[in-house]
Amino acid sequence: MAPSEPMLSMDNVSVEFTDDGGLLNVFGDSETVRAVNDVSLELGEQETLTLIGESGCGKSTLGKTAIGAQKPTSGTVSYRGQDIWEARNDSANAEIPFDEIRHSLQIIHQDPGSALNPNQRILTSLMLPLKKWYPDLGREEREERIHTLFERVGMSPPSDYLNRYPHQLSGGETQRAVLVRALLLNPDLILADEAISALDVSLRVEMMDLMLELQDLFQTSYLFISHDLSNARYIAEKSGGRIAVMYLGEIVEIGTVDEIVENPQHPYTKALQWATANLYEDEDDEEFPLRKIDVPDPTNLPSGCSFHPRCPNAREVCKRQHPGRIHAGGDEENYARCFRADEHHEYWNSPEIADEPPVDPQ
Ligand SMILES: Nc1ncnc2c1ncn2[C@@H]1O[C@H](COP(=O)(O)OP(=O)(O)OP(=O)(O)O)[C@@H](O)[C@H]1O
Repeated sequence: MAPSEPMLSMDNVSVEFTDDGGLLNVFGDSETVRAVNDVSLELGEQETLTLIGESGCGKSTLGKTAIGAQKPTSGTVSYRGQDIWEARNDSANAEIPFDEIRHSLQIIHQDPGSALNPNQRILTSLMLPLKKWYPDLGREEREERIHTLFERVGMSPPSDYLNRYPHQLSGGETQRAVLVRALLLNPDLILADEAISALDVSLRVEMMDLMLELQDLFQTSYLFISHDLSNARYIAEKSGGRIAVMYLGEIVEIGTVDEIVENPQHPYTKALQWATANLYEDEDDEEFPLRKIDVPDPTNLPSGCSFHPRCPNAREVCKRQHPGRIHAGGDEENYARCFRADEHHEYWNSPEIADEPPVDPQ
């Protein structure tokens, strides 16, 4: 790996799904969803990035593509400079074998139980991956590693938990066991896909704290996926990480907590903030921040800026021009895809969209 090579990089990645309607589609029509649209992203060592956005915007697809579980339709995903799909297709000639990449990029799901075999005791489920990836470790050493980590995540005495079956653990305990399972492999990146959403509110902060504490110990990067801006803020604030806002497959804004929560540039980020009760401080400002409530059909994306049909600030230019990455100041890596972030853009002289007045959500 070159010294400046990021741990993970995605370059102009798009992912499309084509639905041909199956056997009942007598007309042979097919529809294509562009779940991820031209995303470029880098993740460094021990970095934390939280992806937020409403349901269906492409968070999970982007996350799975980042860890090599979903093939991009176009663009490349590289781990330490090695194209993941080249390694997968031709492991013999890859500088980093695909097995090593797979082992370095782990996932924790919203439903942690799905990662554990319901018919196996927790200990067996945790021993198997260790045996596979670290065949030189003896049984005792493997057990010792698992016990140490169980103590570390507060599941003590470990044998009490390790001898149980998954259904005998609570949701929070299962999520910890799955976190231990991922960490045992010493991954460079953990994709946490809505990993705390199913937990009771009281346990969420505890789980986020635990994951961030263990980040220092294991020097792991995290890609958190959440639909909740207040969780994203908590994680980004504690870790000093960034937040990326997704809308219809694109990252429309990315930045630090100060940029995304305190001073959002994109009207969609502002709408997410408005919808998050404890983040919206201007109580006198009742104005609904969307022109339309409904999300456009992802198989037929709007022209220009894909947010323009819902955007309260949209002008004519937004219908025809697609906004690039506009750096609103701060870190070079951070940007908003909105003309309003560029004070010299022709947007400011463009007429407002007259035909579709903003709607009242009532
Ligand atoms: N395997 C698939 N086949 C067809 N379409 C898919 C597939 N996976 C995802 N999609 C579509 O891609 C788009 C993005 O889905 P994705 O699950 O990535 O979004 P998301 O933001 O993670 O949503 P959620 O928060 O509800 O999980 C959606 O329109 C979804 O229906």
